Amino acid sequence: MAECSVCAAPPATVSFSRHCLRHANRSVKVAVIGAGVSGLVAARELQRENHSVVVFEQNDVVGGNWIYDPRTESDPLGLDPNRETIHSSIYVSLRTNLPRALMSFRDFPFLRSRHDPRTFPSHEEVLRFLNLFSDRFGIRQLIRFGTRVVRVERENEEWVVESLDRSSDSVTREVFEAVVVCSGHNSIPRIAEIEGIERWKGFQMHSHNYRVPQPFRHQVVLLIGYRHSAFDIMVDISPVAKEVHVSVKDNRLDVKFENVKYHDMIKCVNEDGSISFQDGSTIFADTIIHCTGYKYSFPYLDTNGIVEVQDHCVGPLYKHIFPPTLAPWLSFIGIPTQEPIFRIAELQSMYVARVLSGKNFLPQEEEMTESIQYIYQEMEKNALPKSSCSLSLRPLQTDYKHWLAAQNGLPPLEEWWENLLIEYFKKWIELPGKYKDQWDDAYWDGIIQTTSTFQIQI
Ligand SMILES: Cc1cc2nc3c(=O)[nH]c(=O)nc-3n(C[C@H](O)[C@H](O)[C@H](O)COP(=O)(O)OP(=O)(O)OC[C@H]3O[C@@H](n4cnc5c(N)ncnc54)[C@H](O)[C@@H]3O)c2cc1C
Repeated sequence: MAECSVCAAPPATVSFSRHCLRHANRSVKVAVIGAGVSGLVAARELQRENHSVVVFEQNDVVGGNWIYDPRTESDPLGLDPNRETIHSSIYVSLRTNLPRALMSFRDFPFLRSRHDPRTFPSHEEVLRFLNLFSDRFGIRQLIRFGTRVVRVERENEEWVVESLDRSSDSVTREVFEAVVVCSGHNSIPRIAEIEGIERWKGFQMHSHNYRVPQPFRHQVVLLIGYRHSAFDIMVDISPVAKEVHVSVKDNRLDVKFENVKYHDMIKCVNEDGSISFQDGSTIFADTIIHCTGYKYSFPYLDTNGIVEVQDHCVGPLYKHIFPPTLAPWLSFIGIPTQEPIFRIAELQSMYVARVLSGKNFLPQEEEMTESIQYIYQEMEKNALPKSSCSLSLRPLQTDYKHWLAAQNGLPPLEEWWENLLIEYFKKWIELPGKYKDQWDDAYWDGIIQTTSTFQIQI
């Protein structure tokens, strides 16, 4: 690859049009993979910066994880590599776990609608909102629906993207200067390791394949995990199941249901098929549901080993976005799992769009690498393993959001936004399951309306 044709900048910073970012013609040909929250907001920001954008989406509609799919996979645990995968992991009863104001975009609020005005609305309401967003900013016309990306590979300093048109079964090869990965990470089940599980004769599944409670009528069900999905499923099935047992890491729960019992972590499955827990209790169960989260997976992406997935860590990524060696031509949006992703994906997308158009400059590769090392060190100081680097932005979450806002020429995130997030975490810990219906709507709506120009009411 040659130097920049204008200023002789080193090849690593030069696109295939032979311009470095400083002298680029400012419009880059970009492939965005996925039309969920991340892909939609990436497309909007890239378009706003006048890039030439193609969004590849395997589904026929926008919304990603928020498109409810009643089908389940042929392997309910999601381990069979040959199964036909289903992208969405949502169930009929799902309501958002975040207040809707935290699922808004900066200039496109998630307003209470007449369909579902609740602070924690149903999944249908989120999908409706994403459709409104797509229409408002003309994003649909950028999307190739029914088109699955099957390979992304670097060849001669450009990206070759191979995509499968699902209706004609034909594969197309195209070249792009930049690729933005927005394919989500809530689809590939992560399973609990259980000693003696090979003796288990009952039914096992992952929450990815949970849709409705009826199949669990009169059953004894064991749920592993206790984050949002496990809690929701427990509430959903306890009215129909005979008993529900929940195995949790930290048994801090005092939410009482007549037929629900909490246990410590599983010790093993015994010879007689019973299941023992570390607290000494033992049960017989009909079904185990693993509510144990998801794996990062980018099966189509070949970076020659530059980007790797290790447990809960996708890296190395500068600011959770750019792999230093391939920056800015490869980027990832929406990677941190446990963060309010709408606003973060929006700020990340603006940053990527501005870097590609030459408005923002990335530091040198070494400096990006040092910045990544600094995050790992801060995590270690806070007893957070490097292998969880993509789970959350802790301990630098506030700095990160402010830094991103500043890169985009924006003021720091509003005070109400930060306070609402803190309140949500507090309530989720104090009142899991109940917090959605014990939320002080009037108080928080009042704070938002009086301290900002942001709207939440219809
Ligand atoms: C049960 C559950 C509850 C949740 N509740 C909340 C909540 O209350 N609030 C919240 O903010 N977040 C919640 N989340 C997180 C949720 O995933 C995010 O809100 C959001 O959907 C992430 O958007 P995304 O675009 O990154 O990924 P996705 O929504 O997963 O979208 C990825 C898109 O990429 C497409 N795609 C994937 N691979 C390919 C390919 N090879 N070629 C073409 N297209 C491809 C998919 O079809 C999909 O449309 C929840 C997640 C789960 C599982």
